[in-house]
Amino acid sequence: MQELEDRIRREGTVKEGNVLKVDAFLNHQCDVALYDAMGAAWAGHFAGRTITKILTIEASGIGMACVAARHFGNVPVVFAKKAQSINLDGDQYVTTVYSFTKQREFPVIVSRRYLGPEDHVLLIDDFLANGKALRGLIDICDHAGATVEGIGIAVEKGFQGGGDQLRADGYDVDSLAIVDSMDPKTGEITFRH
Ligand SMILES: O=P(O)(O)OC[C@H]1O[C@H](OP(=O)(O)OP(=O)(O)O)[C@H](O)[C@@H]1O
Ligand SMILES: O=c1[nH]c(=O)c2nc[nH]c2[nH]1
Repeated sequence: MQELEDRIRREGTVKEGNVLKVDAFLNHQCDVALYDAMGAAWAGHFAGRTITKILTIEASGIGMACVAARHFGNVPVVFAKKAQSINLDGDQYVTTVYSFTKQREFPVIVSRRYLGPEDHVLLIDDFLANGKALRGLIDICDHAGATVEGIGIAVEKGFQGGGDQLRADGYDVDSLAIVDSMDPKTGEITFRH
């Protein structure tokens, strides 16, 4: 998606440790017009698929998943929680995910009330790096007996391999920008096309 690549080039910064900082528009300050264009792009890619629910993971996926849902007939958006809370009651699907930016493991929790075998799920997230977050969401869908129809990602860091492993496993991964390389010294970013 040209618009997203342009924003990454203009406003993104490359940090040591394979970190691309795009928090000016994607995952801290949120450009909702860009989110809307991203939702339209995913809707184009997944046109013809039956999607009954969008599943994402807190925190950064939530905003873009909600805007994307407007392009999928306003299906409900469920976000996996990364901590137990008194607000979470009843039976839950639980798995564990290693967080790329927080560098520790988190429980990932979805109430059984909001995901079941009747669901056809689109997974949405802001970043795909090693694929840990998505593997956790897929694990939860498997436990629920739900069907994963596809995966919509804003920024995939292709050089970290998580996306290609998911594609090799048969998942339809639509990443709107795939970074093939990035250099923290020069700031140079190359995209896969
Ligand atoms: O493919 P992976 O290696 O799993 O990396 C991608 C995940 O990392 C980030 O989440 P993070 O836990 O860092 O926190 P955030 O959503 O709260 O920013 C991002 O939002 C993805 O969910
Ligand atoms: O802002 C972010 N930048 C990244 O490079 C990244 N990788 C996973 N999750 C990420 N979030």
